[in-house]
Amino acid sequence: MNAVTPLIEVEHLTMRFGGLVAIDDVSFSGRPREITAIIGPNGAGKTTVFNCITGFYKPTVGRLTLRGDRDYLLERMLGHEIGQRARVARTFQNIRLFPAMTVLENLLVAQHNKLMLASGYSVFGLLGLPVYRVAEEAAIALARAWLERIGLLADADRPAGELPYGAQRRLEIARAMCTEPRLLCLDEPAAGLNPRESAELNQLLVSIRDRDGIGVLLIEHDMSVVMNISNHVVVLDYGRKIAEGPPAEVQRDPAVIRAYLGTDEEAIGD
Ligand SMILES: Nc1ncnc2c1ncn2[C@@H]1O[C@H](COP(=O)(O)OP(=O)(O)OP(=O)(O)O)[C@@H](O)[C@H]1O
Repeated sequence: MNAVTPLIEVEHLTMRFGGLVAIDDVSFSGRPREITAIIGPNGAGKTTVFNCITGFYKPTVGRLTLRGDRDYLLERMLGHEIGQRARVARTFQNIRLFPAMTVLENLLVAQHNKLMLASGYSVFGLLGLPVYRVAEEAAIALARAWLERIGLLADADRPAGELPYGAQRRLEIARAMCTEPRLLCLDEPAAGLNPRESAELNQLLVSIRDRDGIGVLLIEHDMSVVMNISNHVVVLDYGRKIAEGPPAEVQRDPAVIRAYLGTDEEAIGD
């Protein structure tokens, strides 16, 4: 890697659960406007890395620096501060939309903090003052712009739970983007998608990188996604980093091939 300042820097991250070392002295960085994939066999520690970055777990050891308007030391911050101040957004392996709310409402809930601020924590909102109405209109405009981008504008008023699975996955990513993050962390966004949906996901992630200029950290088992769209790949195995580099290089790395052998060698093919 050359001298571009990283967006997220993970240094000597270690996470222990009792006697189990889930992450063992892992360091890597993700650059701005790039997609950095974290791959590895089941149980390698990928989700644990995300849980440390987003404040779900407090690392046993290590420094996690997010560079924005200033440096945010994530390991010292609470989960809600990491979302609101450092502006790190994430999605989860399992879909976590509000299924009974409409598609549009799901994107408005994501902007709750911004709206609460504009509402003066309800006073301006209750009085219907312009400052709140302007913020509300901007939130709706942002939500509608995202629905258009993910091809769901016509479904704005449908309950989110009625959408096909692939559309729900895209809506989750749009919801995370409505928080206007600096770093977007996606945990297996392609899980359960058919090849057409997976190709649509690739397009969406590339546009988030290239058009919105957002840095993405991506955990993914689907190698067609990883190899096609990532700029940099970090490989974990049993909590350790065993390789990192451009996708084509990592794919040929003997240590990576060994880690995947016994599961399915094809898993790292293209
Ligand atoms: N809260 C926890 N308590 C105890 N052990 C945990 C906890 N969270 C994760 N682990 C363990 O840490 C290890 C790494 O798990 P992790 O979920 O990070 O792997 P992963 O690479 O994301 O796996 P997968 O691809 O299956 O999602 C596993 O052995 C897991 O059982």
